[in-house]
Amino acid sequence: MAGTINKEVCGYPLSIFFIVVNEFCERFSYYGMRAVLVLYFKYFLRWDDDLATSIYHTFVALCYLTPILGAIVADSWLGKFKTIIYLSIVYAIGQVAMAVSAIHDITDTDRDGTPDNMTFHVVLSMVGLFLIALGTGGIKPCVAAFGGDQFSDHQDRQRRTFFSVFYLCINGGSLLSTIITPILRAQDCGIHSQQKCYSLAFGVPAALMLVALVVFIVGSGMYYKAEPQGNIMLDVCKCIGFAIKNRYRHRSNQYPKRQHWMDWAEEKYDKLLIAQIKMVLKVLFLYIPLPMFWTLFDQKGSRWTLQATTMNGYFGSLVIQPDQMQTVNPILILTLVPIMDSVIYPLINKCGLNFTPLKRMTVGMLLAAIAFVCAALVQIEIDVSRKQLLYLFISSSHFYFFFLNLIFRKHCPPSHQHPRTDDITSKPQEGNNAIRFVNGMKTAVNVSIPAANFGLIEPFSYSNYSLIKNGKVTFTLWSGSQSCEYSTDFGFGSSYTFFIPSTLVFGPNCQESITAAEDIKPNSVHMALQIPQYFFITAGEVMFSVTGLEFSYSQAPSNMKAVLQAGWLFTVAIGNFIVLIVAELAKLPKQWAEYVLFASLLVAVCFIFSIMAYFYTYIDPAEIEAQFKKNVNEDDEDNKHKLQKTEVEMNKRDSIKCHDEDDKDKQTKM
Ligand SMILES: C[C@H](N)C(=O)N[C@@H](CCCCN)C(=O)O
Repeated sequence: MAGTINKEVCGYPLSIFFIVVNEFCERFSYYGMRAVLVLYFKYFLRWDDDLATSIYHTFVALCYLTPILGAIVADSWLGKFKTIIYLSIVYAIGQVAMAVSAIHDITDTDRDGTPDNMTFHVVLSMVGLFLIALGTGGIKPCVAAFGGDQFSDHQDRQRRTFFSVFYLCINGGSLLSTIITPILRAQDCGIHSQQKCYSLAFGVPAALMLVALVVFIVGSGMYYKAEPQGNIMLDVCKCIGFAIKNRYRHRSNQYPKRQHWMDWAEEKYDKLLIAQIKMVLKVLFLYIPLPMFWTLFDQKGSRWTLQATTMNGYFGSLVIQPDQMQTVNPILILTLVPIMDSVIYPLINKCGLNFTPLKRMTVGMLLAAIAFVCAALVQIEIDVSRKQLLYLFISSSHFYFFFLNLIFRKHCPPSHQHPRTDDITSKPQEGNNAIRFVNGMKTAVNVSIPAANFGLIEPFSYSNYSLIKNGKVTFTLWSGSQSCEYSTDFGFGSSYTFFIPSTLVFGPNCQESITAAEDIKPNSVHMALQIPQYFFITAGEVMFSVTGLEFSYSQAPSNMKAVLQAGWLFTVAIGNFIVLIVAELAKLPKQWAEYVLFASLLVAVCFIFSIMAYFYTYIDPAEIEAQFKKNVNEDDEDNKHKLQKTEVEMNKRDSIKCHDEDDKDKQTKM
């Protein structure tokens, strides 16, 4: 490091405190927004599962394509500090746009609770997501590297600790936000009518992004800011381009072959640069199968969250929202990383097994495939339970209509004797419960709860369905000046019809008098069944992602660490595009079959990767670079030596020439 750090605390530069807090807030912002995104698409913008999943993965892919852009801007133009500031502003604007796009009141002119101009909400949210992708991806390769820059060369240990704390902050931010934003989303809010509060769920991440920006700016005076050193990525591309062109120009057999195709750049480029590019290309070649891991990994936020909406989220007295299940990932990361590092890996070493980084990554891929087999099994369980529910529904509704007809024939005038046919036949969305009342009394009854009013129900009539959340609900029934209360508990995704009997006596409560028919049973498959799939995918992440990051860093030449980081992040982008392609091409009618397809693809890719890994030889870039520098120095020494020798010889020859000429002169004079 060229500059000096002004303030240090316990041997650490004070400036990294601001960087670590910035990362925590930024990851809170990113993961918080991402946690509720797929549900926002489905329930606010009213997209179907496939479109919601496709746009979600396009967005994630974009977030991992933009790091290349951020690295180029930082290295060749603005420097890391300014790049982080400018792109964080873009990022915060994007988050604010998302929050505004989720305010249904803006276009809800008829005040029925649903937006009337969906185009406005779609366009604004897409602009917001584009700005977020530009911001989060752009700053991604800069923040960690900027943190690393704050340490001096002799602070290797501190720098390593910084990276560990940095990773913990990523997962701490992710953990908190995936707990908090789903709670905010599940609230009802609105000016004219109450709706799920997506605006607050996006608004809090927007506020956290502003906090991240302010914290980063506050630390401004303390940072070491390295000047942009020219765009190494551009140099790499130019050198590769020249090698290819030169090879093509000399394609005829008359030219002798060279050891490596990159050696064709020797005419124009430094041998050290060529050697460094060879190292990078070797690792990039190994990256080719890696996107498949991310294809599976990033479906936690889409397919798995949608799967959770069809499950039962009661954990004792605690109710878990479907999007909150994603918190299992950071919780497991925070526990598994230390366990792996201090117990599992040392134990494997003790057993005499050489568990190399590439072997770890292979095992990580297999674990992700197992996670998807678990997801498929859970899906089969859900499908089977739904079939049983449908059967129960059909048989119970036969019985129920028979019963209704009996009541109506007995009490109703002929004009009222038509049971309604618009009964709910599929599970209500978002884990809500669809509730309606049948009034068997001869007088009209009004039924209400704080969140909904079923209105005045005429004698021998049905109310409309109202969607209500899980938990205990108390209904108040009114008839004239008399009232009574009826309470019951609801799970997730059920439908009930409540019968108000002709014999109802109003009093403090009418608990015993009202009967309930369960038209659609609540979700029966418990969300806890998703824990094994989360466990396997996270164990896979620790083995694959954490090891892969370290591998990319250790195998990269000193001046191309950022290039390989960008390459590593690029595999995430490709992985997310593969979700779109496979889901679009396969179009499997059953979700469990899609999970099995993804698991099989990963196993196949894992097999190819293990063969490639077998032939990979680990290198020490620093040693190779030192060797090159030594050779150059030796060449310089040789050249110097040769030059001196030539000079001496030339001087000798000159002096001989001079002597000869002197002799000649002497002879002529004589
Ligand atoms: C929260 C998650 N466990 C994590 O650590 N994420 C990292 C790496 C992401 C790699 C591609 N999805 C992060 O930097 O957010």
